[in-house]
Amino acid sequence: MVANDSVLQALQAVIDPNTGKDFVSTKSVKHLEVTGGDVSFDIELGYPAKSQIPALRRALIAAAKGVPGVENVSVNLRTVVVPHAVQRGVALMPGVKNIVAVASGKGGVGKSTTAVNLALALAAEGASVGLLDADIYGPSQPLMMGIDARPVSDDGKTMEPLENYGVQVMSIGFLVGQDEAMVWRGPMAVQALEQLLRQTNWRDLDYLIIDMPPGTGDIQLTLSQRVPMTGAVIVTTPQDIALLDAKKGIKMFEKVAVPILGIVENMAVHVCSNCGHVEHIFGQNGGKNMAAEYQMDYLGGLPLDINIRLQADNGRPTVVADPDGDVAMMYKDIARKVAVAIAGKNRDFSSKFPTITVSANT
Ligand SMILES: Nc1ncnc2c1ncn2[C@@H]1O[C@H](COP(=O)(O)OP(=O)(O)OP(=O)(O)O)[C@@H](O)[C@H]1O
Repeated sequence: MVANDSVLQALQAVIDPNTGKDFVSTKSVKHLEVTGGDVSFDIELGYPAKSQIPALRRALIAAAKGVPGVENVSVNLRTVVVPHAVQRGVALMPGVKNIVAVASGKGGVGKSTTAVNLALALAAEGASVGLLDADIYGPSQPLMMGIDARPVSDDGKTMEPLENYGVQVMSIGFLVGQDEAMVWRGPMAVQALEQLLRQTNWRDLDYLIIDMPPGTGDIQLTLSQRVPMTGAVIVTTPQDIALLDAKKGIKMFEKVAVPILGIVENMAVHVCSNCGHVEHIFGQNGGKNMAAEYQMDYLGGLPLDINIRLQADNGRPTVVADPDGDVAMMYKDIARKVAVAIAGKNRDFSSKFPTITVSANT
């Protein structure tokens, strides 16, 4: 007779490489059933991990089979992404569980390229993902996502997102000419971006990635206050670190109590396309040091690589153009860290509380 406890004890030896903890102590083991020599259980992950599931399943089965008396093991691993807490006083949006802002202290650091590859990497791992291009100064997502169309509205009030590579997309660039959006002043830009966000019929998203306008001005600050954000990812380049721009971005999110999920260092090293020689043009470890200084996670560094630009410009960003290549793996690794960081945050319980209505007793 095999005891449930013996199985659980054996499973504790399997460490989730993403969280560094075992599945039993994170309460990810569900529905454990032991009947004679047959063991079955589910593992519920809080983040998408399609590519890792076969290896995890093998490790869990091997661990359970190590218990004397166990003959057959059936494991079902699945991902359940839940909504997590956002800024106090800001309500979640229907159909969107977690919003992640991708921001930068200044323009041109590769924020949009990082945002699109992160969105595609999360989708590749099995999540339901949306991408909102809020970059009024250079909406590049239509080009990078290979979408040349206008959104349709069935009811005259809301718009359907466009879709490619399994990601739902809305961009300011679908609706207005670039020179038109560029000249918008603060309040007008915020209103337009909020409408773009809230009047899109996002369909059941685990994650909505927002490609923020670059910089830390009024528009960015107001959006970070009003949009229900689970967290922010800051994209920097080594020069950006030197100029303190990235630090301004960090301060902005701190001011509005949006947690920073980590820092991505872009164009950190140059890889020679002829000889493969790796060169740290702007010095080594800038991003890592900054992350340590601010007690934040360093999510990863991307090289300055001509293919990243060419693939994005051709409407097939690296994660779809070369999904098993080194660079795609770097984006996937960063995306996984982002999702795991989100899974570790407090859940949103706002919908669980009853609404209290105060009425006058006359
Ligand atoms: N790691 C990289 N290697 C090579 N080129 C890159 C890399 N990251 C981004 N680029 C290229 O650099 C340019 C700027 O990138 P991107 O548009 O993503 O920056 P951004 O920070 O979003 O800029 P903006 O502030 O204008 O929106 C683009 O042409 C892009 O293809």
